[in-house]
Amino acid sequence: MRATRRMLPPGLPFIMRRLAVNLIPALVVSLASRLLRVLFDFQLPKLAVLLLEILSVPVVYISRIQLRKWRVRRAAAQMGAVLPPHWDGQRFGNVDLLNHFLERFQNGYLGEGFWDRIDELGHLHSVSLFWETFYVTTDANVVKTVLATEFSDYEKGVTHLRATLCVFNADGDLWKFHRQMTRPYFSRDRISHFELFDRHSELAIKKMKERFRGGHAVDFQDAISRFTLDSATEFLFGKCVHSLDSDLPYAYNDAVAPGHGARESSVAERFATAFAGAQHVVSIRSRTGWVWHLRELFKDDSAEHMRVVDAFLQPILEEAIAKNRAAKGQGAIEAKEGEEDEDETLLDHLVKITDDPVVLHDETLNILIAGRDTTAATLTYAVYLMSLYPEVFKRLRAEVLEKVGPTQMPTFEDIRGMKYLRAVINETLRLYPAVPFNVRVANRDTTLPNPDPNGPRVFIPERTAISYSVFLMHRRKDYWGPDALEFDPDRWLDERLNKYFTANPFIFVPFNAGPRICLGQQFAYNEMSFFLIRLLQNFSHIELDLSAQPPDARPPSEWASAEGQKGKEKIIPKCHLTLYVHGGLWVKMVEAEREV
Ligand code: HEM
Repeated sequence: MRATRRMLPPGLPFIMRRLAVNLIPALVVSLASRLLRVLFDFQLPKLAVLLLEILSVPVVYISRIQLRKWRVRRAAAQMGAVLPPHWDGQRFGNVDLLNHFLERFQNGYLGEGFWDRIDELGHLHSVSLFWETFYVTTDANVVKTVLATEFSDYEKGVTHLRATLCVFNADGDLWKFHRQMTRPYFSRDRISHFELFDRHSELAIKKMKERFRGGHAVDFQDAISRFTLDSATEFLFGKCVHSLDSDLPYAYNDAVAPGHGARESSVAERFATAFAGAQHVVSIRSRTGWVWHLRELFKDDSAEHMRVVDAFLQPILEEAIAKNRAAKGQGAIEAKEGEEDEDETLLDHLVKITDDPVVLHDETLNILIAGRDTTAATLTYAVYLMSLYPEVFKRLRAEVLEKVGPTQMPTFEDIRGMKYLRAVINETLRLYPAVPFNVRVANRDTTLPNPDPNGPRVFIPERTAISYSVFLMHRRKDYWGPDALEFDPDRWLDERLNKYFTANPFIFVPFNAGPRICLGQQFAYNEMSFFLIRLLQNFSHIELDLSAQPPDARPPSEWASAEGQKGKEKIIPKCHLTLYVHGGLWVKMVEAEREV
């Protein structure tokens, strides 16, 4: 069984298609000159034909662009709408903007690049790269329209992303099929998840303690990513990759580090690296418009990463299918279908519905991508923020000890009653949403609300991508008040909650909204709450070890003068599809004294 898709590098067919289309004018010129000769015995000089052939390509190309512009202006006028303000560059094809976006993506603060001219051009404007226009927004009303109220007019639609990573980008019937297949599994809380979280969090905390006892710093991001990988693989497949069994890495400056660095990486580590690599490739693609095809003309940058990911997935899927077939053969499956099986994994649930290897591959990978790095990122940033704000750590720890106690295993009811814990998680998701940037594509000519409530609606042509930034929306002062850039969990508990969030819920969409809202939201809150409770039961103090931070992973000094969280950064926030800390989050923690 193989869930293999394309063999050709993704850039090649795309460029060949474009070439074929763009060479049509030259072919027409050549044909016309022949016809003139055959029908009218009129012979154009060869040099003139050649010149016409060459010139016809850019002339037709430019004419098509102008024609599209004219068509867009006319369609907008017919709908009584306007076009948004436009950001134009200085160079051919706006190559200067492309370079600026890529440079900011590599070296800038999150959100810099694409979003640099929001103050000037407004919260909905357009940019063109090589004559392809896309819209950029940080307006909650626009986001609400795209994700919820006019959901059917937009798709994820980014076929070049789909080329890599299964159906996370599926649309239409394929998306509906996958969602319907998976949703029942998330419909209720399963007790077994808590047992699973408990086993893996215990091991993660034990590993960290061993390191702290030796006086070493721990990369919390790495440790928590192992926790979420082990939890997710067990939850999905019933088979844990045991990434927590391998040694945690040492800091670059740790005396133990050199020998340690020489060890061979485990299957789980290779899987995790490949998984991150594939997502990085996709994020570069999404930032370079159609131009990424040129970069991948002869090589699919994601292929090697996906080979490693697939090598991990295939045997698990094969085994599950075989097990299901054997059970069916024995007539056991019918008896099980209607029953609520508390221990059933997601894969057990899926193989009852289909044994198509491609569908199973896509669905499980989809959920692994959706669920693993998002929760790891949120927990990493929660710990980062608690290190920066010890008073928050102290208050949360007091709630943990009061509501759960120093050693007891947390329950649903405990978590439900912990208001400050929920406030800390929400405030983390506000300032550092795990999916900070996202995109949709209009599937027909339509209009968007104007960010100016008195302005006319804004036209968006069919096939135009609209990038929206949850990250920047979550930091808007006009949405969250003058202290929007500050970390303050109390905003979820005091009068600010009704004033800002309850009055306009679309200003906070870390899990998206509308029909495609995150399926794992409740699972994620449970998992993150559970881990944080266990962490705070075990440690009474957390601090960053900035000396362990790799030198190239320290924030540039000019950030220090910035307002709010940017000015306080001790790490560099980065994102591919999901957020992470560049170079890891190196921390030290003090063990809590246990009352026996
Ligand atoms: C803090 C944790 C999480 C955050 C911030 C988060 C955020 C998101 C976001 C923003 C999307 C929408 C993506 C898009 O359509 O463009 C999404 C979709 C999704 N998430 Fe989550 N997620 C989290 C955890 C999880 C977990 C733990 C699971 C599963 C175990 C999960 C399963 C899914 C699935 C299946 C989808 C696709 C839904 C669809 O397309 O219909 N998520 N998530």
